[in-house]
Amino acid sequence: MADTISNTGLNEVGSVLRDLEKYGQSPWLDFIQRSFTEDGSLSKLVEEDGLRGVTSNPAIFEKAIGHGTEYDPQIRKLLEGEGLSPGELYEHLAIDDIRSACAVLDPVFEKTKGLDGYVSLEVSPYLAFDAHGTITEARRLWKAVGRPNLMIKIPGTVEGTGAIREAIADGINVNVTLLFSLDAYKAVLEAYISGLEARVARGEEISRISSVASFFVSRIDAKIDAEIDRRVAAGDPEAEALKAIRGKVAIANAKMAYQYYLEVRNSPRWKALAEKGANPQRLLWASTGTKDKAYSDVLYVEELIGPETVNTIPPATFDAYRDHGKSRASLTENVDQARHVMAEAERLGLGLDGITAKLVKDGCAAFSVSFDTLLTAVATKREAVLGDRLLRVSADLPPDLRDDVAAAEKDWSHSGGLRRIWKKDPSVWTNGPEAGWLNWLTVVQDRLWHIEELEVLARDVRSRGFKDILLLGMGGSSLGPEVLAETFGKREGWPKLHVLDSTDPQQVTAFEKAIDPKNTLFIVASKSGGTLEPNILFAHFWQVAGQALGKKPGDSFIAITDPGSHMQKVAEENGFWRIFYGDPKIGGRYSVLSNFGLVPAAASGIDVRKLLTVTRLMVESCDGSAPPSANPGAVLGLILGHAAHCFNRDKVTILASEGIASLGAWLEQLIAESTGKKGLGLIPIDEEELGTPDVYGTDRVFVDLLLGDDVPDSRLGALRAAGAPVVTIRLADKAQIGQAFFLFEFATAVAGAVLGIDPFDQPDVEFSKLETRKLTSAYAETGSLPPETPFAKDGPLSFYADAKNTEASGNKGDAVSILKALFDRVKPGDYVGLLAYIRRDQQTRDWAQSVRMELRDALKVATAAEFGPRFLHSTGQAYKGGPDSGVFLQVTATDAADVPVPGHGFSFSVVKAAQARGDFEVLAARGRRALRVHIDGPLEDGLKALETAIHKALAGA
Ligand SMILES: O=C(CO)[C@@H](O)[C@H](O)[C@H](O)[C@H](O)COP(=O)(O)O
Ligand SMILES: O=C[C@H](O)COP(=O)(O)O
Repeated sequence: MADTISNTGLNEVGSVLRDLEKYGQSPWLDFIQRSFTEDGSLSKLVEEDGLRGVTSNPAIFEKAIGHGTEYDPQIRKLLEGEGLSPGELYEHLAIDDIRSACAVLDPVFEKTKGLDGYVSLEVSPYLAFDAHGTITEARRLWKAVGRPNLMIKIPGTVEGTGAIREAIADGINVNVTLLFSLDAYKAVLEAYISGLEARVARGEEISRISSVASFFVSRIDAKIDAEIDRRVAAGDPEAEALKAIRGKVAIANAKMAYQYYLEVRNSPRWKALAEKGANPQRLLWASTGTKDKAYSDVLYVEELIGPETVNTIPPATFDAYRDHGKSRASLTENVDQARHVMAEAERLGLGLDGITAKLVKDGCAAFSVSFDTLLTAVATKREAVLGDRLLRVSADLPPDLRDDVAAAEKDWSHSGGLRRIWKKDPSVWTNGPEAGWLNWLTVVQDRLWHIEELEVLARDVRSRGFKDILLLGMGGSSLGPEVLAETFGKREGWPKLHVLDSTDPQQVTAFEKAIDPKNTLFIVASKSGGTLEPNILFAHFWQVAGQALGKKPGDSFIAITDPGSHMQKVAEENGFWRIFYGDPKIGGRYSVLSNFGLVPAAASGIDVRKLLTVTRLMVESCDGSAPPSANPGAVLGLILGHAAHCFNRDKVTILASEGIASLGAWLEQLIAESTGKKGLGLIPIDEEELGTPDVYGTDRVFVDLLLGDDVPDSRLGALRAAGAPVVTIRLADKAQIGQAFFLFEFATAVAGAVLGIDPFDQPDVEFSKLETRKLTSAYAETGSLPPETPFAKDGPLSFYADAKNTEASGNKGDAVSILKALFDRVKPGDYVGLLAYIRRDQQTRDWAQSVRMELRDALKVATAAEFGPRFLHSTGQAYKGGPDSGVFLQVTATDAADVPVPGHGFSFSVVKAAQARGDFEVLAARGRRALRVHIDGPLEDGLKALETAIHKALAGA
């Protein structure tokens, strides 16, 4: 069957199609395409064949837009502007096509005084079973197209029927589609009439409202005939009777619908409306292309001709009818025979009710598939046009994972999972409180709407001449700003952004020394406002700044916090320069694109408008209208989720180009804190150097973050060859860091759904915070932390653990054997976490890195090198709440110098000790394999002794 209409006979005068009009039937065309409208072909049909309307559906648009290059110039043009999601892009193209066709049909509309001349646009097929969604979309599209000769197509499902009534009552022209059964048609006609009555009751005009009920024909025969053929082939005793109605049921069914139409048309109820100017809802025959080649190719036109009806004819059938169609008043012919055919179908048990019900379901599903295909094509074209303006995600997966992800994409497509995420439907996850944590989805646009606030701040900060900015915060309130500070570096003419997220007194002092408090802007960032660290860091630096300035330093302080928090109160009471608010519907680790990331970014001279505008492209790429396989966030999330859930590849190993390396620490928090709970989760492994395949188990997924033209580490090739999944994410430039933020946020939400957990809570982080509070409060009351005794001591190293872990250590009293016993407990697929509560600087980071690499190479398991207390607000969640595959060596040390916390009865050193002990207690309570080693004396000596002991333990392990 031709996809486009041929020119055959177009020049003939007096086209046969014009005969239909004589019998009261309007021929419409079941087809739309830009070139067809633009090159005059459509108007030719109007002029020469008496064409009186056009219908479109998702399958028709899929054919028009989804293939070829016809729409590419407009796609390119549209994307030059602010950017659009695949769904918005499709809608622009479709609406333009519909409007152009409306213009071609305008003269018909005028001439027939609104009887004909309509062009139909269908609501999204995804909404077929969603009454509220359908009416909302119908109203939106009606307004967006803004043409009186538009008809909005709404499926005649139970849910659609409710929406039809409302749409009619609103004054929207409706084409009811996907009607197969008489009962559904009756319900739809009732909806039309009662919609009109509602308008009359409100004293509103009804004479300009037009509606058709699209009764699908040939699909019924296709189904019934197949059943007849099956039964005849199986030797059914009623074979002859079955054969007698083959190819007749669809037409008989349509004739019955028409009889019902006539009945209602003559009812007093209708006449009352007609007197007020109501137009009857005409029956429109759809699906009128012949499917069975054994039948006439114009069967479903010739046999259904009657007054006040429409036939929307597909192109090939249109051509065929022009060529050899014969018109007669067939619709009211042999009505009794039609009734007999229907009775026979019933008697023979052909189950018409079941078949029509299935046809509705299948029809909706088929349109959804077409729409998915169309949106995938649009998304792919969009990506190609945007090119380097978007970061790229590509994946090299082993066949089993690849197949599994492909199947998951299909499942998500069927279940509409991505659209449900955007609709904030918590059933995507656990049906828990997730809906209250999803404003990160829309925060980019929201912040762009309020961009002036940030730009004013930037100008003010610059004009005040600050040299430094010191941000005090933890986890979600510090890691995002840290990535921005490290990625973009100090901007010429702007203050340098420092991020302090430690309670280590040496580190606090080091930061204090790095700034000039007289010329520093302090940003205290805490969503909850109650987190211990930012509060005590504030207390300290408030004093430092006050002493330096010789006055209350409120003017040098900014707070970023959620409205109504304790921190807001502190800021107000102390006369802070500015207070910026977070969105309480965004959790800390999802807050980087809210004020928590943007305020420090703007203050340090990062062009936040540009950052957000670039990021918005990724938000649109991950939109619910982008089907799973064409949605980068979904693809990434499904890979990570399925790798962990179905293949035990739960160690997300992050590799990154130097220019964006700091992203890893932010990712750690996002991934671990979101997914690591209920014994499940993904374990991020950051900054571990790449090795040869023999140092890895089968528990890894590698995520390679590349910047610009950076080439991937050549060792990845060998890992790929060994079957390891590798996902590559290439940022064209640093300005795309925001795209990476959003991409991973979305992917993590999807991975969380795959795991079946709530990705937005952090129960174990909260628990650790509580444990720490208990200890610091006890200290404030008693002047000391509860006493504790090491179970072994060896030189500068003392070992602590709970009873179970002490027993497992063998306790031979020496460091090497204790450590060896710990490492002996490591199994394939586990990971080892080094949790160091010491100052974090280059020297200690190098130490931790060297130790973790030795552990990785010796034990052949994933390793993490973390610093406390910062990881408590990050990976700490997964270490405690995630899978029981972690083996932890906590390192604490007696601080060489301490710093008191003003106004509190404790010091930073005490807080850090309490945090380490609280952390260990929770690990132990969760039954984790763990050991704490405490260093006395100079830190460097202790670290060296520990490294040597670890080395020896591994040599003997
Ligand atoms: O519903 C209308 C018109 O209202 C049509 O566009 C309708 O969708 C089409 O006729 C059918 O989808 C075509 O059906 P088929 O030939 O694929 O069975
Ligand atoms: O990730 C969040 C940290 O636990 C800090 O929380 P906060 O922003 O409420 O102080």
